[in-house]
Amino acid sequence: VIGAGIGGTAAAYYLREEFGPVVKIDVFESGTVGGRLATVKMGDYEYETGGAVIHPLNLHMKQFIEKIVPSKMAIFDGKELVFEESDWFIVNFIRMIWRYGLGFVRMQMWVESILDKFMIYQYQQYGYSFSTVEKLLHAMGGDSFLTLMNQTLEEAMMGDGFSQAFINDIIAPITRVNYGQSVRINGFVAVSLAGTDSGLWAVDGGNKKVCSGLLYHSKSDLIPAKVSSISMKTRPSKRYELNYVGESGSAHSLYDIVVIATPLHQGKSDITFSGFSPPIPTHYPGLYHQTVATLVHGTLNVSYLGTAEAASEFTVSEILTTDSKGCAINSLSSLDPVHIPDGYERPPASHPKVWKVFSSEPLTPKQLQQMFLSYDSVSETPWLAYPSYRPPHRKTPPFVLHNRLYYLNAVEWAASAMEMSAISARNVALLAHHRWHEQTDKIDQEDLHMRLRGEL
Ligand SMILES: Cc1cc2nc3c(=O)[nH]c(=O)nc-3n(C[C@H](O)[C@H](O)[C@H](O)COP(=O)(O)OP(=O)(O)OC[C@H]3O[C@@H](n4cnc5c(N)ncnc54)[C@H](O)[C@@H]3O)c2cc1C
Ligand SMILES: CC(C)=CCC/C(C)=C/CC/C(C)=C/CSC[C@H](N)C(=O)O
Repeated sequence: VIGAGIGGTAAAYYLREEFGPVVKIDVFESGTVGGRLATVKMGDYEYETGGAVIHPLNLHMKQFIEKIVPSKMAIFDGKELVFEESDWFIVNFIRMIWRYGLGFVRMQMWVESILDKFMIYQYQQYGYSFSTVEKLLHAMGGDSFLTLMNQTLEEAMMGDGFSQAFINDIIAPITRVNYGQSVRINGFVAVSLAGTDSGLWAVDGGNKKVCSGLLYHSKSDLIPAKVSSISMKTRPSKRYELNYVGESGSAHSLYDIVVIATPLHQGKSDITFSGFSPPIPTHYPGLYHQTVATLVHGTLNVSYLGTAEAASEFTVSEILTTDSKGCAINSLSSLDPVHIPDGYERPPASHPKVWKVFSSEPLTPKQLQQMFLSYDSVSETPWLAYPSYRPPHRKTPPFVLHNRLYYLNAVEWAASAMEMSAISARNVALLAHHRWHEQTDKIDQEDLHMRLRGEL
């Protein structure tokens, strides 16, 4: 397995489940275990800088974890707060109905209707697997999921009767915080709207702990090295040779099955392939979008948000932004440490605390000075975070690159989230197992919904 993020470590875990205790599994990692799940230390505590929230219906992730984070949200248009959530559910409800009719309730039902189609868990439980992202999506949601891949989220929602005002005011701020992009991302990314539900989860101690836990339970060997190339060897038997560079220099090893669990895109990894026909490219078309996560320990300048509220009364923890020209940031959120000490209460904005800013470009000192009255530490992580979604969707790279060479991150072109990598990891492990044992009846089956109705 190449890559020890959530995808690679979950793949190692599911491969062990499928192939049993005898096979040897190596996991190569050129950076740190966790990949895009990472924390930084500020003062005495650690905070998430990458993948942060998990939805309770993310059944694979939930199987690996424990705990919950409540928050209160506002929307900023670059000049002022155009919406602020109240502590009172009924107040929020009336404000939403006043402005958008039943738009908000319908949005939740719309997202739920997509999540309801996530039959993939049952299919995987019964051992079914898919060789392409399109086949996996089709098995889950039929033609409607494939249609979502070919239209923008804006088109999909307008088609389903949502108003332009609702899309601009509510949906755009969500796509900006989640993917740093506008509502012109692909429609399937609608699953990420669930990332604003209440009752989200995160892992005590940091989400990256899931990765080290999975590695441990997979009983695989972690090799801290960067894989530079993969070539096909035919003698003495058909195997893949991995060339890699670690602390003690270059080396190579032979494997029967290889799972690539890192994006094969410009700037993400530079693995070259030789001896394959048709050839496998080092980089697939499409770019990864930059999101800079800046964590600041300081006192927020609430007047930057155009609010007259006293900082001591300002308890909003999640500020989203509209897609307006004047807005240099995608979001601003008050962070809790990854381990919440007993008796912890989130401080109001008048106290120095840790804030996370998502932006496409690094923040300038001037911008920081405008946003904060004072600050004493800043940590900046520039992520090549997720695909730059530009529908209509080009063909997604396949899960099967060659006979026994698999590519897990193809799934990110449908939507990038921890759960999507975990779903893909299980799919690839099942696929690898069935193809090894030539059990074609568990691959790319159509109409599973109907066929399994009796069994489920
Ligand atoms: C700022 C940010 C916020 C996010 N928020 C959320 C969220 O709240 N909820 C959510 O569900 N998702 C979120 N995501 C998305 C989520 O983090 C990713 O979809 C997920 O972590 C991807 O995991 P992965 O294992 O597939 O890839 P990665 O985590 O990228 O893992 C790939 C690993 O491969 C290693 N690697 C690369 N090349 C090589 C090589 N040649 N040899 C060896 N190793 C190599 C890398 O070092 C890396 O560790 C967020 C992402 C970002 C960046
Ligand atoms: C895959 C399914 C069914 C659901 C995923 C829902 C989910 C948790 C989406 C989040 C996606 C994402 C990339 C969020 C980034 S921002 C998250 C958070 N608000 C933050 O500020 O870090």
